[in-house]
Amino acid sequence: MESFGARLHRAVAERGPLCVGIDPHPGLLARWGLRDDVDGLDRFARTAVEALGDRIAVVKPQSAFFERFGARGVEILESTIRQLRDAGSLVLLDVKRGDIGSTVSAYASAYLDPSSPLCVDALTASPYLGVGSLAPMFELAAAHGGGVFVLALTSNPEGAAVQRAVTADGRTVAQTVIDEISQLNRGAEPVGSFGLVVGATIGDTGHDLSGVNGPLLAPGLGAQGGTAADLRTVFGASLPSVLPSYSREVLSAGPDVAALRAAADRVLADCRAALATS
Ligand SMILES: O=c1ccn([C@@H]2O[C@H](COP(=O)(O)O)[C@@H](O)[C@H]2O)c(=O)[nH]1
Repeated sequence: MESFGARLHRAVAERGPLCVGIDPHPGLLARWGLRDDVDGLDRFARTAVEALGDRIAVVKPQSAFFERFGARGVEILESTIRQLRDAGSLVLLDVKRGDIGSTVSAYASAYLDPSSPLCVDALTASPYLGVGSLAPMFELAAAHGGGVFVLALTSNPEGAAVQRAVTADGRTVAQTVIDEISQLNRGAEPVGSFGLVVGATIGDTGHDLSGVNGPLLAPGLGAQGGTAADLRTVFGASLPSVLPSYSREVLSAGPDVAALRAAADRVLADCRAALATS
């Protein structure tokens, strides 16, 4: 079975280094001329799949915008995941799960067991109950060729107070997360299946990402103010591992499918240029 790291490596080689989020914000539904209800959500998601699913390496549905419609929203999320996988994109579900280990097992079954209707290629996870508590996710991911992206240095300004706090051994909280994920990826080829989330907005924080040997998801581009040019400052020598991620910047070009594709092509060209200078 091919690992998530290998599948991601191939997808990026074929389609380019880009993740596009499906974030059906109420404001975007209105901008697309859709109602803020399940039918509007369904139309939005289907259009995004049509525009992106056959050309973008990784598509990242934001679970919260589906969950807010309850069971019918989750049904649309399931269908969106299926459609994206059929179209050939890797699906990274942005759901930021984390809990005590025994409950993390259930989250792992929900998102990484191939028999689950919500099974995706990878999900985002929160390490604030301890990276070790996420072990059941790492184990199930490894067993089924899935991936996990763990929050390290998030793009929002509030994250720094927690993530850059210094622990007893002198490392920041974020550096301990980075180091634990680096251990999990040690020796993996062509790249490990366990990624980190590091925002494009954070500037040069002095964290050492050199041993991660896994993908670095970089949200915060576009709507949050980060630019492709900022990636060099944030990631330095780790630029080749970066997977830039945009949601509103691309989605605001919709609902026209050609316009969505053009917006994705534009940000991909920016990212290729920024990453090529490494
Ligand atoms: O540090 C983080 C982690 C996750 N996100 C998520 O990414 C998208 C960003 O959307 P934009 O429209 O491109 O701002 C959104 O789903 C966040 O929940 C993040 O922004 N920062």
